[in-house]
Amino acid sequence: MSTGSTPVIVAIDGPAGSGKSSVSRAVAKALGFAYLDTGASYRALSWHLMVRGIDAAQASDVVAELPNFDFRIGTDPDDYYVRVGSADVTEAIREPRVTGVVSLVARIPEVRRWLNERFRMIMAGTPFDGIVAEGRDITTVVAPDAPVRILLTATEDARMARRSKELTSESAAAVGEALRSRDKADSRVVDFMNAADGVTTVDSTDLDFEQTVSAVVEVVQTARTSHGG
Ligand SMILES: Nc1ncnc2c1ncn2[C@@H]1O[C@H](COP(=O)(O)OP(=O)(O)O)[C@@H](O)[C@H]1O
Ligand SMILES: Nc1ccn([C@@H]2O[C@H](COP(=O)(O)OP(=O)(O)O)[C@@H](O)[C@H]2O)c(=O)n1
Repeated sequence: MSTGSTPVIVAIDGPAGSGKSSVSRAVAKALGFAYLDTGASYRALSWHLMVRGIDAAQASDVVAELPNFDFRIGTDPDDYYVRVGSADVTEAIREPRVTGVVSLVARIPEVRRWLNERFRMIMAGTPFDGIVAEGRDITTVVAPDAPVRILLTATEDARMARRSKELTSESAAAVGEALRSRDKADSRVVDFMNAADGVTTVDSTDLDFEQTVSAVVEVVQTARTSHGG
């Protein structure tokens, strides 16, 4: 837990299936840091809009609904949850019907600004010594001044194979196609395929899960040593 100084921010971006969520959570555990899954917030908003019967393609309707969107996200890596109002949506937000509309919600600039403000508040207020925040624009927009910024990548084949291994009601082909089209839509909004200046790339294509976690922890430790942190 915190020593009272400013929390260390570890910013991680990358495409779908690169390992951001699972690796970031394990890295947070290893470092004794908090973990912020920003994608879960975009997913929770998409879920909320579905329940309210609001069309995610109608940007002005989505923006008008933001004041009614009451979400909470667990940032303790040992106690992860996502809630909207009193509903626990941790599992529901992973359903294909939510995944299918999340890019529509994420392309709305007011939504991004509204969520980014909350992400920054969560990061600044964490009771942990640091926080690993992952998404698509953490290294470039949400926390461009973070002392550690990482782009986690893997080839499209590796990412599709990993996602296909997860238990899902969809076929491997459908999972692959959904992932490809979501990355295409998302990359029109922010560039998460190329490392911005000062961002370290970790390519996990030929690394197993544990090796990827170690590689990211090493980047964090090297950066903290060189920053005197
Ligand atoms: N280096 C790796 N090698 C093999 N599988 C991995 C690796 N990194 C992550 N995974 C697995 O790949 C899947 C996708 O990872 P996830 O963390 O959900 O990615 P993202 O958050 O980037 O979409 C998960 O099942 C995860 O356990
Ligand atoms: N910082 C972020 C995080 C997610 N997102 C959006 O939220 C969606 C879900 O993100 P996610 O991280 O849960 O997706 P996965 O890669 O884990 O499948 C993405 O497809 C983007 O549309 C975003 O626009 N910016």
